[in-house]
Amino acid sequence: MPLSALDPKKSKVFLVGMPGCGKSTVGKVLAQQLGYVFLDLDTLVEEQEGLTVPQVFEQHGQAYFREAEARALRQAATRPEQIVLATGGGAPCFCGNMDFMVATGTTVYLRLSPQELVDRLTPLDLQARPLLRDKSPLQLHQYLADTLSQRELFYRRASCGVEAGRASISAVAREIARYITGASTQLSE
Ligand SMILES: Nc1ncnc2c1ncn2[C@@H]1O[C@H](COP(=O)(O)OP(=O)(O)O)[C@@H](O)[C@H]1O
Ligand SMILES: O=C(O)C1=C[C@@H](OP(=O)(O)O)[C@@H](O)[C@H](O)C1
Ligand SMILES: [Mg+2]
Repeated sequence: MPLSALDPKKSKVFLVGMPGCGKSTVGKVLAQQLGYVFLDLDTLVEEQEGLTVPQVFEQHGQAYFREAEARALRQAATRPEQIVLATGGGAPCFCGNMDFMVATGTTVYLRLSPQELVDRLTPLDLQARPLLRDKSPLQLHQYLADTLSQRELFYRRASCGVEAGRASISAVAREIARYITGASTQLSE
């Protein structure tokens, strides 16, 4: 029996969390493990707008990006397939997106501390993220700590959370897959 027949909300999995927590990387592996289609919200925005994420920020500004992101999210959720969707770090905090995801599917929060994020993000990772680039390590830590304290209110509304700072990519994906398939009822608190 397909999972969606057991619980339709398990057929739409939304990964949320700070930039660098592993939503895109873990999401791809998780989708393979579950046999779901993988979607990355940043990629969907890029396809929709015909621009890269940094270009959308540069040419149109953040407010425009947030509207484009909300449109792409709702569009993706209409797809009939079972999906794992990696959101962008800010997506849950704008345009009622967290309400929408909680109502539509299963939301999973990948938790990392600001220091774990700083240690993990490579120069290439930083360059691809307009809100993180051009910051010194100290400024980056401060920005991530401030932003996490504003965003956590949204992230904590997720159906479940997983500690994603020390486990490998495949181990994080496996833990989430066990929750989605019902093999475990709760993830790490
Ligand atoms: N569990 C993990 N262990 C080690 N490195 C990871 C893990 N998850 C992600 N990464 C690395 O962290 C960086 C950010 O991952 P990414 O999936 O792009 O994050 P997000 O989409 O949440 O911003 C990438 O360099 C990725 O390879
Ligand atoms: O934190 C944010 O506001 C953003 C995170 C990015 O996605 P990742 O979380 O995949 O880095 C991307 O959507 C954009 O650069 C804005
Ligand atoms: Mg990503």
